[in-house]
Amino acid sequence: MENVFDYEDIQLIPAKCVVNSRSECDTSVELGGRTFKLPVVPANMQTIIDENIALYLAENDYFYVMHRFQPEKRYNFVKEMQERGLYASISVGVKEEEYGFVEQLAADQVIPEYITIDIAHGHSNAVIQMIQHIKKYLPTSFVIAGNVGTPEAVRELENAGADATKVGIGPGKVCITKIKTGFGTGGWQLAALRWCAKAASKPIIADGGIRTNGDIAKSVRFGASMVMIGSLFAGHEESPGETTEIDGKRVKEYFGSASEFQKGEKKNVEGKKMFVEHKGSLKDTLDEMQQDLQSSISYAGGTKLESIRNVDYVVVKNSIFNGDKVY
Ligand SMILES: NC(=O)C1=CN([C@@H]2O[C@H](COP(=O)(O)OP(=O)(O)OC[C@H]3O[C@@H](n4cnc5c(N)ncnc54)[C@H](OP(=O)(O)O)[C@@H]3O)[C@@H](O)[C@H]2O)C=CC1
Ligand SMILES: Nc1nc2c(ncn2[C@@H]2O[C@H](COP(=O)(O)O)[C@@H](O)[C@H]2O)c(=O)[nH]1
Repeated sequence: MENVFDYEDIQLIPAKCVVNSRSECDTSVELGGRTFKLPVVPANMQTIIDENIALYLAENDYFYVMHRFQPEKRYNFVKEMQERGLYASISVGVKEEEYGFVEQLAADQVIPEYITIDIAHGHSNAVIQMIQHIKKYLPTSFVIAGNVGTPEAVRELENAGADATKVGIGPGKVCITKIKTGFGTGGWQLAALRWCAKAASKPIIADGGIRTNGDIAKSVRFGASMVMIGSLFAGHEESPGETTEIDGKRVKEYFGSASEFQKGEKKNVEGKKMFVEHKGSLKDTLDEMQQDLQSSISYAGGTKLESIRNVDYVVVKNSIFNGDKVY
């Protein structure tokens, strides 16, 4: 792989502005036949999303993916979202019982609009078989499959029937896959996204490694239709994680889906737990993301998200922050 880089190594190059106000820039994106306000989705992790946040996001035209760590709640979750006239977006794994769950949804005609197959190493027969199973029983559900980190994987999952693929093995803030296994896209996630996007014929969701709002625009530039984010969404008033105080500061827990805290045992642990500063309301963060992305579109010289896809860029190896922090 030539040209390896990550988010912090890239700066996008401005083009002539065509708007009089950033508010004229449209950040909306289409995925699976619906239009969402932002190309951003909170990670399907237990300290990032719960039923209340899913409801808020769906009601306000944001994309969401409910996590799969309370499997017994998923059936009613789908029904309740749809009874409110909202779309349902859930996650599944690949273990035996998940096959039965998909069949039960089909038998009862409780059909989620979106299903994400959420496992660590998505380039596998297990995922291919699950894609085919969902497409057989729930052909109208939009299937997102992952996670992967190579063009071969994207092609294979698309060929198996996936409607979108999710790219990112190990770039996450609470991920320790890269350290424990030596594998992944950690440290070159943006280059991996570009590599995968070149092979993709369907939407790609960039997953993990987003540390600033500018990284959302960079993801779009390098081929993402949607960006999945954990750490920037952790620590909100509404976030499900436990709130505590460390050194007089209010903090909230954020743990990996493959951490000991999630699994309840120390087996195949590839995630850790951290505490993030309490951040206030989720709405404020979403509004700020939208404003920053509108600004990105204006710097791209357009009025729509797609204008970011064509901008030039430079590689400025490890230098853009110069020791600066956002706050
Ligand atoms: N994006 C990322 O970089 C990563 C994300 N995660 C997240 O952690 C959660 C748990 O993931 P996961 O452990 O896959 O889910 P599960 O614990 O549900 O495992 C899914 C199945 O895949 C098997 N499996 C898991 N990893 C591998 C592997 N490397 N090779 C072969 N088989 C494997 C498991 O068996 P067995 O356990 O017996 O091997 C199990 O049968 C998910 O939410 C996932 O997204 C985890 C790691 C990396
Ligand atoms: N290797 C692991 N990756 C994990 C784990 N739990 C979640 N994740 C991935 O991280 C992203 C979020 O990344 P962030 O940089 O925005 O915080 C999430 O969507 C998963 O793909 C884990 O335990 N191990």
